[in-house]
Amino acid sequence: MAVYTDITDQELEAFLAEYDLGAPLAFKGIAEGVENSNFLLETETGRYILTVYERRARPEDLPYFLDLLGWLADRGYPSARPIADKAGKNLKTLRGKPAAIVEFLPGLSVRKPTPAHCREAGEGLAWLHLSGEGYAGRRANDLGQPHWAPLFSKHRQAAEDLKPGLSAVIDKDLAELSLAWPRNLPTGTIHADYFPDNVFFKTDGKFAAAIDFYFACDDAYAYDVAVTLNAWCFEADGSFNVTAARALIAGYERRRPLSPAERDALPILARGAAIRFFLTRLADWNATPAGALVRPKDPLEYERKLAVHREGLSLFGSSQ
Ligand SMILES: Nc1ncnc2c1ncn2[C@@H]1O[C@H](COP(=O)(O)OP(=O)(O)O)[C@@H](O)[C@H]1O
Ligand SMILES: N[C@@H](CCOP(=O)(O)O)C(=O)O
Repeated sequence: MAVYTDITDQELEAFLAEYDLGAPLAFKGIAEGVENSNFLLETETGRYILTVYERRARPEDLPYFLDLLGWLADRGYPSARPIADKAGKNLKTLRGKPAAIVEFLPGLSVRKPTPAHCREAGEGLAWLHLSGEGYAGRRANDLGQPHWAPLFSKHRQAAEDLKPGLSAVIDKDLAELSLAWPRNLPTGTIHADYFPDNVFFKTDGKFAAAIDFYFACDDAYAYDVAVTLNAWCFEADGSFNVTAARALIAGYERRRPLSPAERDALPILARGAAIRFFLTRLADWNATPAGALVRPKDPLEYERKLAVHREGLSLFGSSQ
């Protein structure tokens, strides 16, 4: 579960006294998620999510994330608008840690996405990219391609412990990716963690909302598509579902057609995206003590995806 920080009733009441949200009616920790502590908060005025920022979120980045949520919501994108306190501040402190209240968004994520979900999710991603245009906040991708080799150098032994011989294979991946990495694709504000647990659907299966923008940054739009293909289009047996992938891309292109260069780059971007999540999972695997409340995500799931990408994805068939 992801509640690293407990909040007492007295602390909550004192915190809420700084807002115009009315008295609390219900407050409970949310088990899902791994990065931050999240609470479902119900007050006299409605439902909200209270987040206490932990772990990776750097305090200096939080205004970028919160302003982005507000920017997207102002443009009609279904993201959780931050709630300002009586003084107009949306970034606050609780238990000595940064904290914020955002709107509660209705909808449910899916554990096993179908191609129909992939289509909807793809369209939701393109909508996000278009809605982010003009956002003035800037944040370099601190988990982008230039950062992978330095990150891996700290966790080589963990890779060897997981699978003897793996560190040499990853070194080769990193070298090949560095040479082949596309550098001139259209860029903008991307989500960078658009996984099934961060996308909500309505009961009719239509896209409802996206949450968890705490890896958002400036990078290639097609890289965000590649992250999404990896997260949504692999089967439990490790095989890549090309039908789901084509549906995801078709959904994306309902709103934002990919250029030929973006399409051509998808296989190498997806290989890089697989390394990025392998590396952060590896780092977390190493850092999570046995018996911790949060179970780290399996790095080898992403190593298996990497192995698929080493063979090269054929996404569009021979006619395109
Ligand atoms: N705005 C929101 N509306 C409704 N539920 C939310 C919202 N934000 C977060 N949640 C719930 O909290 C869970 C964890 O949130 P998430 O941002 O993914 O956490 P973490 O950053 O720790 O991974 C989500 O799976 C979802 O159930
Ligand atoms: N999606 C990442 C981990 C980040 O978790 P989230 O719960 O914040 O989406 C992964 O799968 O490695």
